[in-house]
Amino acid sequence: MADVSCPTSLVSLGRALSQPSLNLLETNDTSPTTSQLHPCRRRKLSSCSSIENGDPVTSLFADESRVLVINTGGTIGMTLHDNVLAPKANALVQSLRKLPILHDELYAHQTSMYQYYGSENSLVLPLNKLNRRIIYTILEYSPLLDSSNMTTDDWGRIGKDIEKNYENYDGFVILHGTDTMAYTASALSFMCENLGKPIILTGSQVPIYELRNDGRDNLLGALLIAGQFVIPEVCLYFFNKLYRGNRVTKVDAGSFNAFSSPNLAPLATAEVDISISWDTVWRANTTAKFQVRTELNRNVGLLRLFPGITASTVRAFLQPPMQGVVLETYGSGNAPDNRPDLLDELKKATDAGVIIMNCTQCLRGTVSASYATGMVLMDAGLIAGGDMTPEAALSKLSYILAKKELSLEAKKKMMAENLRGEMSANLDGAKLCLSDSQFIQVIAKSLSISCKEELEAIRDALTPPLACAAAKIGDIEALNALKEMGSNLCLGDFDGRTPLHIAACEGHFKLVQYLLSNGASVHSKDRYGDTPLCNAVRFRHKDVVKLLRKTGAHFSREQIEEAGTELCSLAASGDIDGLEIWILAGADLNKPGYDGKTADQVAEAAGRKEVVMFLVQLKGTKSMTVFGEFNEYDEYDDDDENSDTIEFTAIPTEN
Ligand SMILES: NC(=O)C[C@H](N)C(=O)O
Repeated sequence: MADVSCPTSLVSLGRALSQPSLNLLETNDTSPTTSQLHPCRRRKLSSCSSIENGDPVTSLFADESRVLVINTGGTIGMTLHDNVLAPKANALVQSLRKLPILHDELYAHQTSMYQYYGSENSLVLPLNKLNRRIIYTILEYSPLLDSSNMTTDDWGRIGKDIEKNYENYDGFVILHGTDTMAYTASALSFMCENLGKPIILTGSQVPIYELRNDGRDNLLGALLIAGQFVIPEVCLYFFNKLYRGNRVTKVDAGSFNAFSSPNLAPLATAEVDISISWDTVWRANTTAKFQVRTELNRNVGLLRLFPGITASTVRAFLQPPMQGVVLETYGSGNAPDNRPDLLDELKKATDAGVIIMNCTQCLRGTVSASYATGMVLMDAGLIAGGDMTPEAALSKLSYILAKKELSLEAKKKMMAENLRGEMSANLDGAKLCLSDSQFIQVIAKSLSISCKEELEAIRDALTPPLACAAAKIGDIEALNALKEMGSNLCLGDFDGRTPLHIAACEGHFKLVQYLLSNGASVHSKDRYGDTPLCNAVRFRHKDVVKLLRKTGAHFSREQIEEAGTELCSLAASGDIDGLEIWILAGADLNKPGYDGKTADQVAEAAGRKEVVMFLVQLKGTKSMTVFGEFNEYDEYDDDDENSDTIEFTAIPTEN
């Protein structure tokens, strides 16, 4: 463990702080060439296609964000038919369009928004406190379902739609019935691997069409969070609270406060302000790209113990094709230890390869082996489910059992591990408490501060700029020290610039790797709308660009459109190096510049033969037109992430 009071860390941080800040560096630097200007800063309307093609465009302006709303059904969009509630198709968009808190028609008209987004199903929220516009597009499923009718196939459909639209939106909201929302949220949390953007499920207890309802608030809250915060989790938003999706359970059929997350505090609360508990937010900690696993195993089940349950009931339940069972036990994971008949059935099943998870029937608390009645279940081969909800344990089984590439042992091991924050970590390795940090304590003392909240406020104010300063000089040790103080290395400074932005600017490859493995998000935008990828391109750090792309970083559709002009300008000036890096970052060689000419046409007109040859050769590889996919040469040296070369075939240069 690094010592936060260690002079090395502080000296190096001090050194970094004494250097001109990055902000100054960016603005005072010798004026950037056209190729260094980020396309975000040059706003331009461009043509578009519609959501129906699965191909919507990104934001009109840099201060807009885009959210895809997938409407699967549920009470939120139901009306009465023959005195019972049922989903009403094709009604939600028209209805929302008439609600000023959920749609600003004036803005939509002034900006020709419908034309631009090419979808009648796009709506825009009024300007929010942070001066941000959230444009949301509704994708309505047919048929709309009461969530009691949903199956694993519906989860797969949602997953696929998110995957298909992932790069075109900043966040996703899923409108869903409340009855099985906790199951869907849990399942999606496992199916979405290496998630980097928010996916928020919400719905309501009373239809949005009724005078008094909870649908409007729930939808608005979910949109505001999905459109403004990079919370890379599958969440559930209900009654002013944002929960981790795999921690919730429906607890009340007749209250607006329908959900509870008994073993984990909310990720955010929407009171006077929306306050995010960043320390609680789960992060993928990976350099792997987002993907959705839609294969799920349906041979799983929930079995609740009750006094007097017969061995034959248990035997019948555990028969093939059953492969995974969540046994809901008493208290802290207990079952009768005076029932050898029952225990025998459980043991026979685990010996035959059925994975049985031990989860408690209690709403709150965890499974532990503190009683003899709990120990017998361990002996029978059950796996302790910790404080997982039965919903989470069941969908985790379904997800893991579908991984054909894994052995039974590997599957069991994964079931006991915390994959998506669904269970509380073992407290043995608990992180340092804030008050253990001498550095913060010294500052707190000089400011006569002692209470925990004030200490935390100091830590949160100080650590983002310190972390950015450490990132500037590539000091992983200092970042580690900050991390061990309990600091969140993903938070941005006063300009929303995160340590990852800084490391990308500086080209500190190892540091970028470290940050990505510690939860940094490739999708974070600073106040200018720049992502770490934009920064790495601007300062031409190829290896960093490649690593960020591998982790799922991408240009927005608008940036792709505008990159045409950038490529033309690079081609005109014979800047092959610049062209390489833009293409590596995802720019499309076939996109024309502002005058309709493509980069190769411009190079030809400017007599840049070497550029023409370079581009012709590149265009020869089919990969160049792919948007949101790896270019072919990204994959050439996938294992050699630190390599400084790109495997273009040698190109003769002539003058
Ligand atoms: N409040 C609701 O949404 C309940 C409804 N039966 C559903 O789950 O679809």
